Amino acid sequence: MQDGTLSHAEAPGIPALAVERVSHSYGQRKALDDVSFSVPQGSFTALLGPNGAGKSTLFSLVTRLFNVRHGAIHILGFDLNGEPGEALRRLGVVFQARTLDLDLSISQNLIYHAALHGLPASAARTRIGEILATSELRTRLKEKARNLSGGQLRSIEIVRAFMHRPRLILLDEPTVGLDIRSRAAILAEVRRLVKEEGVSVLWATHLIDEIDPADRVIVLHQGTVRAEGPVPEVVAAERAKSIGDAFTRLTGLSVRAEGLEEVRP
Ligand SMILES: Nc1ncnc2c1ncn2[C@@H]1O[C@H](COP(=O)(O)OP(=O)(O)OP(=O)(O)O)[C@@H](O)[C@H]1O
Repeated sequence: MQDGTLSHAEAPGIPALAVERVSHSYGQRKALDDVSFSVPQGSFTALLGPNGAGKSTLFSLVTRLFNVRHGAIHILGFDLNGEPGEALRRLGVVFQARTLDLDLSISQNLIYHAALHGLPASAARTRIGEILATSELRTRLKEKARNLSGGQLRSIEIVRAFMHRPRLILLDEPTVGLDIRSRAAILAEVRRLVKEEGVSVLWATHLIDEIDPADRVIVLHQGTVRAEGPVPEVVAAERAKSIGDAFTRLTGLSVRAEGLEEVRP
């Protein structure tokens, strides 16, 4: 809220994201089957699942690309179907596909996006300075986006998602296609922003090494939630040695450096 007080819906006990008994099918193919989980406020929650688990479908529902027809989704207590404006105002998204306009400058990309959320250009410039305070990218704002590397483009997309001070940010496999150094840099940047801004993050990934023991994790496989909770609790519940081991026990999939794979007989 403008005056800094919390509305009832944003009281600390209300989850940043609550997904309740959501199902979604493409024709005969069921992509999500009775999926429920929550993302507590201020948490970094990893949505872990192999290709085809249903992560992108879930993101399409939370961003209202698709209508929620079965079940309900609440963002900070606001029902996505009942109060979509209030819910989406509190949401920032980094999609899997690149979405910057390469022919615009970096600052134009950010300022135009902020304008869509009602932020004037001057306020947007201040906000960019805040988010990029310690990044070398702040010296390159006038350059065309096409001059940036893949990792830098992703960083700017993350800045863009934070511009309007959302309370929940969804990132759909944001490090796909990046080298190890860029991956680590992006992850560290998002973790810093979670800490500094108290924002909640749902980070979809198929890479076990992106998960920290202090995170929460949701294991999604074949459209169903197999486990949810703080990493140590999920590991202990499976009597596993690590989150990778727990994942294998929960899904029958093996874990490799490049991602998660079906165990071949
Ligand atoms: N437009 C579509 N039409 C038909 N089936 C689809 C469509 N999009 C996704 N699916 C199917 O729905 C299931 C879930 O796919 P989804 O893309 O949500 O998974 P994902 O976990 O995001 O995987 P990936 O990382 O590969 O995108 C898969 O079986 C997929 O083949």
